[in-house]
Amino acid sequence: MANLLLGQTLGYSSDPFYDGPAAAIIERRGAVLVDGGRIQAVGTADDLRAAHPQAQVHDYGEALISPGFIDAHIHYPQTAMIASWGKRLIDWLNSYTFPEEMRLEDPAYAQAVAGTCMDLMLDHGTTTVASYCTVAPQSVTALFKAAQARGMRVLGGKTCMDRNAPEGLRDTAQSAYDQSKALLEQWHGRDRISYVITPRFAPTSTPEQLEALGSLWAEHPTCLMQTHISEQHEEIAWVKELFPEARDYLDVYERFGLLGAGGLYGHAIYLTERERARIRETGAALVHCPTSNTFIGSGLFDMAGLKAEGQRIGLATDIGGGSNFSMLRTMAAAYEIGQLRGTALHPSYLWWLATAGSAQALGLGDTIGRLAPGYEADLIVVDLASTPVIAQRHAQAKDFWEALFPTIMMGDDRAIRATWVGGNPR
Ligand SMILES: Nc1nc2[nH]cnc2c(=O)[nH]1
Ligand SMILES: [Zn+2]
Repeated sequence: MANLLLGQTLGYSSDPFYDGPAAAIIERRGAVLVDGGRIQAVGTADDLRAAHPQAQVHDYGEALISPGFIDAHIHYPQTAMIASWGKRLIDWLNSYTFPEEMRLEDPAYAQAVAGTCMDLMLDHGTTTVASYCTVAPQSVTALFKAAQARGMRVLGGKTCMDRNAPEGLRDTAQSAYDQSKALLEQWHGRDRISYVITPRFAPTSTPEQLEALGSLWAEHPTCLMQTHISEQHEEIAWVKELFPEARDYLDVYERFGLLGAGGLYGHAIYLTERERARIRETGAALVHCPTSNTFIGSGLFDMAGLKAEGQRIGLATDIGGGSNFSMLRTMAAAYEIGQLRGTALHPSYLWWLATAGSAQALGLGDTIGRLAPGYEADLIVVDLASTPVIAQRHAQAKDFWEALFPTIMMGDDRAIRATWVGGNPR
């Protein structure tokens, strides 16, 4: 049966960074018709009610109906060690991250963490994630099963590491290739699942492993490839030591066939001009992880400059380096980093990044992240007056963006009134 969701609707016709805030389509009394897991129609409440009198009506009043948030970079295995104190990247990985990731060797624990993480994501209005798993193949199975049980679109892959990680968290060039390939063949394209080839980052892979994964990607070009780049100065110096022949960090990936349009490069704070030009030329995507970048002390991503030169950019929490599951908190952090770099990012840019922008970065720009007929019906209903402080600020708003911005700056899971996943209410 068709469902008709009524409320205020926010969608986009194009990228507001390029076409201005007017790229947003706002309907004060809007409607979204959902049937068969997809959006069938978007319009005004009056029009769609008249055209579809049989549909079951869900009237959300003044609340905002939006595509669900899309988190383009998380580490679901780090759910239980979020908010670990006092370290920078390399020490943080060794002290907190690797010991916790080791625990997911146990399939029952992996299944429990994956379930907890996916439930937390949905609580926060995030309907799709691109996640790293651990080196253990069973951690990938756990993620895909957890997403499948909840009807979620998900992307993920086995994290490959064959050096500079503890015994028990290392594979080899050959086993990384073999296990990734087996998982990919089993899961890629099944239900709403996409496999992502996942070398963790240059320091934890030998040249042989990077080469093996580059070959695997060439053999399976419909898969994305995700990794990290240029997050902290110490990390960049270490990459230079480990790969002295490479021109720069990006060149390490390029040499081994790990640069291309389906590449997702997390953090990307300290890119050189050459790297930026090469990423732009190849059509690869960058993923901004603002709460992680402040929490681990990494630095200030150049959103305005990178968008101005035409880069494709998604937004992400980077759980558990990131300090919150909420894409609202993540938008707020992106805004604050923009301010520290001298550019106030318009609320329309921030919302776009968390929905259509992340979808585009994940190569899913024609599937999820937009309110348009044919798109998968992953929707959220957002209360724009979810706490007393937000409500009193919202009451003063003179236009739509002023009404939305307090929720971006101060909202969290309390603002998520309803979540629809694949056309079904949660
Ligand atoms: N933030 C973050 N950066 C990384 N670089 C390599 N691995 C990681 C990780 O797990 N988190
Ligand atoms: Zn990460």
